[in-house]
Amino acid sequence: MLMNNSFRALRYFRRDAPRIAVMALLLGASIITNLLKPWPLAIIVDAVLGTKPLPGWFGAGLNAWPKSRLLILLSVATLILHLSQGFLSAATNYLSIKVGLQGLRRVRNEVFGRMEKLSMKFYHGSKTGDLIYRATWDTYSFQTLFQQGLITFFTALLTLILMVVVMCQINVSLTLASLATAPLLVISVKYFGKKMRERGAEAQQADSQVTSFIQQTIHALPLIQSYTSEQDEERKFKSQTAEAQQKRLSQHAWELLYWLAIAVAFSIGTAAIVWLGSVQVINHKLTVGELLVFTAYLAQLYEPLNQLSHVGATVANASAGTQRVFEILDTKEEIIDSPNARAIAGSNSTTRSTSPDNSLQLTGSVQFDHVSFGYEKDQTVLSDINFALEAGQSLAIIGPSGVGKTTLLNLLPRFFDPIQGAVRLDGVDTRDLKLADLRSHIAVVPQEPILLPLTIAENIAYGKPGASLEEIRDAARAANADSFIQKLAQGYNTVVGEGAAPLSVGERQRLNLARAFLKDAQILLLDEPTSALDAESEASVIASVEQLMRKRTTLIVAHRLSTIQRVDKILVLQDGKVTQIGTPEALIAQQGYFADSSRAHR
Ligand SMILES: Nc1ncnc2c1ncn2[C@@H]1O[C@H](COP(=O)(O)OP(=O)(O)OP(=O)(O)O)[C@@H](O)[C@H]1O
Repeated sequence: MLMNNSFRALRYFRRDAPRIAVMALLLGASIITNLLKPWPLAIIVDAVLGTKPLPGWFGAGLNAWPKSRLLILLSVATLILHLSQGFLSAATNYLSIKVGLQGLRRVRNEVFGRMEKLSMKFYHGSKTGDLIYRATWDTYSFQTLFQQGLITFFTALLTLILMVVVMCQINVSLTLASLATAPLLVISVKYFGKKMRERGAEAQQADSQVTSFIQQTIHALPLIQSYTSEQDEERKFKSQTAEAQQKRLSQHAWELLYWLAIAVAFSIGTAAIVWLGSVQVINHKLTVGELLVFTAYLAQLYEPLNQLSHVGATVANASAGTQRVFEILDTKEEIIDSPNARAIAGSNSTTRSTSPDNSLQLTGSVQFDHVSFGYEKDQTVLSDINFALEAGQSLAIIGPSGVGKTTLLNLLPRFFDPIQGAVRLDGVDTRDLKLADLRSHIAVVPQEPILLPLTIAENIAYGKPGASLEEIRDAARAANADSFIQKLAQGYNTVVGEGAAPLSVGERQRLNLARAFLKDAQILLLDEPTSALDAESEASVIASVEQLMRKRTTLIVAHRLSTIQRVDKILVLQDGKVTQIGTPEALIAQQGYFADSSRAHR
């Protein structure tokens, strides 16, 4: 599983293969220059300051050079090696970060695209905070896997191998002595690394609780202030920050112990090499310059060893993150086009379609044919719903709170599909129509008004991009919104949303209505569209709604009977079933929910 996830995650970097190849070349060059770095000093010590001949590969001619000239040459070599290693390492890091970020961008885009397509059912079962975390933070594991997993692993491995090869060339026994402390290092990295990770996870959890607490408090501030419970909340918050502090401190303490353990292993190693190496120098088995190279390598040997011991844990952690992202990417889209889905004439897809002959000329009649539905397997919300509406007719759905009125509306644009039965448009099962076409012929005014962080004009024109300002204003006038929009300093250019223009629920509701008016779809779904409006605004909006309803098939959920005086039919939903259906006049004459609630409202 771990490896599968890792390999699958690395596929997001395949498109950068040419850049990765360049990076590999630069990386190789960087490692080699790094290995060469201590050599000029070693030669200076042995052949310039000391009396040893220059190494054979220098050529006989250079042995005749005055020492001062050799010193300049070797100093320049030191400069070039240090500079080129610095530049090569910077270039490699830049490329590695760039490719890492490209992968991160790709996976984030894919996650967003998938999240947009998943059904409302999925979101009901998932916590929004968790999904946001997965889309923004867990996606970083892809970058981690590439940079700290793949690249670090190969860099460390290659550095280690080359270093050991060069060290063996100089002195095998001293090389073995240098590596003797490696197990100590690996054990301490494993032990302390585990502790660090555990404490790190606890600290992260505590921090995320602090964040949630702040978020919840801001949300519940009106409640907290009205009950004057600020002190209580502050006390709870202080205990949470204290816990977060304690957890972070514990993580840092383990981190310090970890570095201490590495320092101990390094000190033992260095002391052993200084002693053993010096003995070898005294016995003429090693030159002073070579001993210097050894100690320089030893200081660097721990870095790749350290990285290699970490790589497993890094990959495991990142792989857990990618797993959480793949869970979103692998969630099956429940609502999709059937293979032979029919287009609807006049939709965007039909204009693009090559064979529009099969397309449906929608008039707008709606049939619910023995429809049953539940969000969970063993729970039925709607049971055997049966009714038909002719094109242009209007239907009001009434019933107690939580009975399933919104659910019934949501079946038409296929936010969900029925478990049994079928929802039909002009006699065609909605599952056999192209989803985009179906939705483009339906305008929805949801119960909770939804506005995006765009201007008011853009919000109204969301269903009809490119609409003229005059069209937008007409729609706003019909929704009784024009007058309040005009009063805003920026008018139709006012940006709404968090931190922007504060709008009342009633004003938001009117903007949602204006959006539906402008979309001018054949089927109109209104879910308590005027619940937050005062009597005067409601009367004027209802007049517009009624005008709009005249030409369109409309399903309207309403609590207030004033909203539904002029509908063609009323459907009463009780316990998930249709208990009454008929004209308002017929229902008022019958005993039942409608007559009872009409009396109660009078
Ligand atoms: N996405 C969902 N996932 C799971 N259950 C849901 C979902 N949406 C609604 N429900 C449940 O289905 C039932 C019907 O809800 P629905 O919103 O359709 O009722 P309603 O009649 O419109 O209520 P109200 O009049 O209060 O708006 C309720 O018990 C609700 O908790």
